[in-house]
Formats: sequence, structure tokens, C-alpha cells
Amino acid sequence: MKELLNENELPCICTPLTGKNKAEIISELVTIVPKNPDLIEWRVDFFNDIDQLDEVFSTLQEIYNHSNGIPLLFTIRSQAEGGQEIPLLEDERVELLCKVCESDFIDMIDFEVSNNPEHIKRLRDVSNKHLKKLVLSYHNFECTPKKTEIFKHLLMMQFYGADVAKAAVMPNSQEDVITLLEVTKEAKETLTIPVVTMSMGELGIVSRIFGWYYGSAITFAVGDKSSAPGQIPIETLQQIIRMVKDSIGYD
Ligand SMILES: O=C1C[C@@](O)(C(=O)O)C[C@@H](O)[C@@H]1O
Repeated sequence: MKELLNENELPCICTPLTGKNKAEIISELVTIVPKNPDLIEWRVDFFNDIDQLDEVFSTLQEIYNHSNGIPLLFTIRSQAEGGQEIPLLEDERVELLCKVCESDFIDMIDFEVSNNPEHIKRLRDVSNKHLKKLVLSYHNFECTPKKTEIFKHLLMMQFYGADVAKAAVMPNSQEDVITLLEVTKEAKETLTIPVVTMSMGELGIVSRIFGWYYGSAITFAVGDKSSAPGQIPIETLQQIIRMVKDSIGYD
């Protein structure tokens, strides 16, 4: 498995899986894997059988079998932060995340920093125990809060022991995108863990393409279907990043 978040190979490009059932997910993987993403995210909140443990695990096994060693991020996005409506309460989500941490199928889990601190601590302990990375995240699909507020969320994630601190916000102006890039640079210079940020929607596309230059370690791109507004096709993103790196003398 390629080393995840190696400082010399950033940004890491992540493509989401948003299928409703196993067949859709496998079909997405067949499209995505040849495109060589660095990371695959299973957005489990899109999965119809999220409350059927057996189905989740047999699908995880299939994802593992079809992903050619590409690491997997397991995400159940809460509806409050832009995810799908699901039949699981927060403590049931935590139980599921704990169970998947015990398996060999995943490498990282994502949990919102706005959740109950006790749940965050439990997931930190369990993910540490099973050598899985914990991404703590913050999403705002309405607006881009002030720099200090975004920064506060990122700092809080580090305080809780996250391996990765992630913030995705919606811009309503070009200035908002600049705000996000500025806070990315400041967080990258201040925090000791990798920072991941994106400005969503059409206005924010530049942040998905150039965010790494300001310190964002992961950028999300469409392999087959998109999981958030503003994601662009992985092939386009790979080409542009390569061109920019070549022009400015990166490896
Ligand atoms: O947190 C994120 C980032 C994201 O919202 C984006 O804007 O690309 C996409 C989500 O699937 C992922 O979990």
C-alpha cells in the first residue's frame, strides 16, 4: 500500500463511492480504480443497508477485493453536516465506526468534530488501538465562516487527537475562497497534523485544484459520481496538478 499522506507526494487525491447498494458500489469501483486515486472514500450514508451490519461488512469485503490496495476512508456523514438521511443515531454510528476499525478493510474513519466529545474520545481510542487514522471534520454547506472560526474548528480537531483535520465550507463570493485558502495556510503553519480544506461549489473549484499549494493534504475528485458540489473529474485534477508541479519545479 502506498504510504498515505507522505509530505512529498501531496496532495493525495480521494474519490468517493456513493452507490446505494453493493452492485452500484462495485460498478463505481470498476470505473474508479484504473484512474489511480490515492485514496477511496466510502460514503456509507448513501448505502441503503447501512443498518444491516452483515451487508456493510460483506460490501466492505467486496470493496477491499476490488480496490487494488488503494486505502479506504470510511465516512458516515451526518445529515446535519450535509450527509444523507440515515436510520442510525449518533451512538449507533459510533458503534459501527468502532466495529469497522477492528477490521482490516479500512485505513481511516471520518467523524464530525461537532459530535459528542465522549464519542470522539472513544473513536480516538478504538482507532488508535487498531492502527486506523482518525479524520475529524467540519462542514458548512451554507457559508464560509470567519477565518478565526474555521481555524478554531481545525485546532479543536488536533486537540481531540485527530490524525487529520478537515474543513469543507461553502463560498458565497470569491473573497470567501480566499478566506479558506488563507486559513489553510495558517493552519498548515500552526498545526502539527495534516490539514485538509476545500471551498465547495463552482466558486470553490480553485481550492480543489490549488489548495495543496496552500497546505491542504487531500483533495476530493469525481472518479465516477460526485459526493459534494464543485468536485471535478480526477483525470482533470491529476493533469492540472502535474502541470503546475512541473512548471514550478516540484517533483
Ligand atoms: O468531507 C468531505 C469533503 C467533501 O464534502 C468535499 O467537499 O469534497 C466530500 C465528502 O465526501 C468528504 O467526506
